[in-house]
Amino acid sequence: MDTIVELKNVTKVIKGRTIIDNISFQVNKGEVFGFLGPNGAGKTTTIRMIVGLIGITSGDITVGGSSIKSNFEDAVRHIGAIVENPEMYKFLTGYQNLVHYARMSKGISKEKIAETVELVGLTERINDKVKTYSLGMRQRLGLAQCLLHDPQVLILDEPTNGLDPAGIREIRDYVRLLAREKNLAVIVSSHLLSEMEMMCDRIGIIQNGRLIDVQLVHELVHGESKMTYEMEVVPSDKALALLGTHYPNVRAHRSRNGITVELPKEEIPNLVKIFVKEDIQVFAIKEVARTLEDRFLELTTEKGAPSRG
Ligand SMILES: Nc1ncnc2c1ncn2[C@@H]1O[C@H](COP(=O)(O)OP(=O)(O)OP(=O)(O)O)[C@@H](O)[C@H]1O
Repeated sequence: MDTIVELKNVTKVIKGRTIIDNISFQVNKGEVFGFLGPNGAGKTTTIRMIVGLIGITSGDITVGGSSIKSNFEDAVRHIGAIVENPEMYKFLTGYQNLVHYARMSKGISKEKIAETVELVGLTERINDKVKTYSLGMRQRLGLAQCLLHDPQVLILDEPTNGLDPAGIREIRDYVRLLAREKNLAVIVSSHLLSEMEMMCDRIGIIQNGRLIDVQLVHELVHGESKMTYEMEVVPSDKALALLGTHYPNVRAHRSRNGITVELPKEEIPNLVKIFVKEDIQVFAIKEVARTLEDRFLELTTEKGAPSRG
């Protein structure tokens, strides 16, 4: 795996309060890494440290092997970021905005601008004034702007905020395309679970300034090899008690028609045998699809740090 961004024991204290508490993770080339957490969890603060907008209290962040602390210029050279709303001149065209931006960072050719515009799908509208653009198009122009200097890492803080479903889908598709075709590492933050599930390869969950889990989206949704089953059984309280005896570490609760239990699939026949032997009637067993939201709620209630208020 080709690591491009690495956070090592990063802590941020602001006015005596620990906002970010000893966070470590890595992001690889070609992957979309989602930074997921509720409002106030510390996503923006972490991103601001990665792009060098604020300092790190302790720990370090490297980008392309260069420390943001001791080798700032080398580190940020690799980064393209939209942290606050991208600066745009509304009365200029998209193209004029890009030319203006290109002048500030040397060595960007007209060909490079055209190629980037094409990449974000704005070729047809690039000569229109930005004030006529939809929010989604402005976001894509912002993307083009931060891609002009060929970064290896793209960082987008809540990129779909305020977009309608079509705009969200557009940004999602472009983010995936950039990771796949340009081998970019993309870090996106969001508090929207469903969006992260569709956009990312891996997700880090942050709560109260602590990173409580980093997992592949697939694993996060399915959680190891366990599945959730709804079992229509009578009587359900006896079934639940038996489960507790035979599988003390298994998560189970009573549901509308019986019980809901989280077990590896291969344990189901054994469980049915136990139930039948104890005169419990088994009417149906149904596999329940788990969403990232289910998993997120489990994780944040299992391991979450108490709120610091
Ligand atoms: N400069 C600052 N001074 C004091 N507190 C701060 C400062 N910056 C951030 N915080 C606090 O740190 C915590 C994390 O904020 P941050 O903006 O990083 O969260 P977030 O996960 O990005 O949330 P949101 O989704 O609302 O943007 C919040 O409680 C916030 O009030």
